[in-house]
Amino acid sequence: MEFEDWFRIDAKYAGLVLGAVLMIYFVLEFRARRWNPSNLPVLNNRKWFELGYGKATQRYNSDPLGMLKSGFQNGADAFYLCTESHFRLILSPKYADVIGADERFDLGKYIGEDFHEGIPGFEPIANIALDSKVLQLAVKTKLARQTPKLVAPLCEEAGLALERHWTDETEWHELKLRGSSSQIVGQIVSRVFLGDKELCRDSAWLKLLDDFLETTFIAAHHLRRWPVPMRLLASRFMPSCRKVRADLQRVMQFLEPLLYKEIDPEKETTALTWIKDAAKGRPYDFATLQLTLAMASLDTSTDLLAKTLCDLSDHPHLVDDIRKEIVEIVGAEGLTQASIGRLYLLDSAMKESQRLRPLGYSTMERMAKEAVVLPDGLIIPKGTAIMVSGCHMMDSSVWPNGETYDGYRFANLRKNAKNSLTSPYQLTSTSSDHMGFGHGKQACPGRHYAAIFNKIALCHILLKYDFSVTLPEEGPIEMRGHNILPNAGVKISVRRRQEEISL
Ligand code: HEM
Repeated sequence: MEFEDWFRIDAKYAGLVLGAVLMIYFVLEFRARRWNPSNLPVLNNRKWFELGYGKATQRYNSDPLGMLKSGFQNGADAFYLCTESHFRLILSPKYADVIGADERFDLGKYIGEDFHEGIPGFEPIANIALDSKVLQLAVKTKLARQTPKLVAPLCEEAGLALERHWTDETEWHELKLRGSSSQIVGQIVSRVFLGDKELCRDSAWLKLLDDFLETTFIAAHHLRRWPVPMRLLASRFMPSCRKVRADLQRVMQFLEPLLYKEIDPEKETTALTWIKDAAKGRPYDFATLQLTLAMASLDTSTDLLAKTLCDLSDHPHLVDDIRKEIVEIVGAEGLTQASIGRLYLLDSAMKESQRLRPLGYSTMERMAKEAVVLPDGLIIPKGTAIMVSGCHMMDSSVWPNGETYDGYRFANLRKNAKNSLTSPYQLTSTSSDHMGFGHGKQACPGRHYAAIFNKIALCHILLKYDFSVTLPEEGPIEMRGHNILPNAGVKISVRRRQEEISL
């Protein structure tokens, strides 16, 4: 072949190759513009030699806080980040109010996607994604109205749970803080939701409930490693997903009889009644909805209780002051919703623990149900999963000396507020500066109830026990993705003390 022929062939192939490269470029550019129309930075993308996103997920899981913080360096307010749940649009807290007020961003749809809606075994969590919002309605309207009536059963059950798990032993004895808090909370939560005194004290039920929640979170975490189209198939074989399905069946066996139990609505109230009322004739699956309630309440409340105790243990002077507050207020008025509402210092200590160690480094998870253009022009395409960063809650950018625990912080701020009952410094208030219960229209609807039952448990603990927490080498927390969990290795030593007033 002559030299010119080589050149001609090369030119022909070069043309083809160039055409193909241009086509690929335009296809990629089109796709990128579709999901990233505002041309935002993309962090922790997979590297060119990485197949899939496994390594990117590992990098995220090893330092979620560092990654979130690095995204906001150089003044960015929004960026895409590959997290353990693939790409999420991370927004700065400056967007918290606007996102919170806009129902085109839906929490249920986000949770549905993140917790594998449609895959057998995950029905209890996926219930949050139901279009009827039956669960949210039941909590917001029915449970909220019943709360004053629930104080007495909650108080009785908290006393019994502590007697059983922490005992009346006056010598110091050691327990695992997270495990033991979860048992206590599980018993209290079950008493009110199930309305069944026997079942809520049944060790087999409490263990199963705890196991089921843990297995669900672990299985969901494992399943996220698979591409979405393969998850249904993978879930059939993965041991953790099989365990979720098996545990769910056992849970159903416990719950089934409650469906047929006669109750007197004048005397008793249970989740079944609230769900029935909220459903207004629409079909619902009581047993899995009951579990959804337990899931929304149990880990979150265990988390708050354990983290509050951990911080209180380091501040004995604060413990003395809260005890005095309880003795003075509850001693005079008895334990009621109103007197609990006046325990400002206890409220403040809990809010401060939640500020420094909330459920996760990001919050306000939402799925865009349609394309939205925010007031500053940021375009959020339909189907985008977003999260608002909560890192600013824990540092001094918002709260003076914000890295340090100050249990008196919110009580002092509340004293200076015009109206202490509507002040943003209460545990249950949400704002873009403190999103421990999320923020906006879809902020946790169970937070008022959660605050009451956690305070009831803490009143019992503070009056009846001396306690001291021992931390493992790794410190008070452990991470699961971007979720901040109380470290399972934290120990608490307790001994019974003589309470000043009886509850
Ligand atoms: C200390 C305990 C609790 C904490 C820290 C907590 C925290 C949260 C957070 C951060 C959210 C997301 C809010 C947002 O993104 O704006 C949420 C949602 C939710 N929580 Fe809670 N929660 C707690 C207890 C409870 C309890 C006791 C219930 C039920 C009785 C409950 C029911 C729900 C429900 C149904 C949602 C979904 C709301 C929706 O889809 O609109 N939570 N919670």
